[in-house]
Amino acid sequence: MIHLIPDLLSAEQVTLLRELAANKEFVDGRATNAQSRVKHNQQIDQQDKEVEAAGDVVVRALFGHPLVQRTAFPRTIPAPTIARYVPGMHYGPHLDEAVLQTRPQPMRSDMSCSVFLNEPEEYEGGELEIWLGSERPRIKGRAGSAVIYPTGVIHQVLPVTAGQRLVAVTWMQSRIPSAQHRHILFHHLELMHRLGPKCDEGDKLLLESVRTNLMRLWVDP
Ligand SMILES: O=C(O)CCC(=O)C(=O)O
Ligand SMILES: [Fe+2]
Repeated sequence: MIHLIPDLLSAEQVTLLRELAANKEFVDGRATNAQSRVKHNQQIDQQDKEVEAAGDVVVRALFGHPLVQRTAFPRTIPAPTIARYVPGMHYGPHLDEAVLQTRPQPMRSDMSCSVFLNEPEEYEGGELEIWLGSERPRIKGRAGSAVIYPTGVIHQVLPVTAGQRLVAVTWMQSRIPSAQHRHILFHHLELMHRLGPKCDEGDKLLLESVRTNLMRLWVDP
């Protein structure tokens, strides 16, 4: 499932991240993917303390967002990489690593996340294209919105032909490792919300019992 989160960051938070990006030096994106033959973008050095603090804003927003909680069940979200694509840059079709070498311990990547830091009108091209069987939706979100999608799928960022594309990119390890299980829990919770007002106490207890016990079966706490 692909989820768009329209209101992840406030306008103030977007401004903070954009100002930071305007004042920091960007390096070749291959700094963290030396082997990649398809990564043609730039990113800010992640060791910088100010970048770390700004990244924390994104991480906290993701952990705190109800839609992220209901769809991704995040357990670990590392500091994002702030990436920039200027004309001519792109990130060709690829798969993200299964295991990310985060500290203090490595993490499994279950969901990928791109947070858009500028408006779609500010650049041409640069759509995030996600390959789902015969369909390849192209996503270009508003500033402050995010897209989360299963890490296991091939995806690419199409060439930027004008302007600049600025994003914060990160991953999530989920407390529910299976994408199918996450999907079922997401729909079950939606059902609970929809039926809630119409249910008597006995029905509510049964719905809760199903959710709690599916969690018990599937959770990796
Ligand atoms: O820029 C994006 O939206 C995604 C970049 C990407 O695919 C990656 O960093 O692995
Ligand atoms: Fe990627």
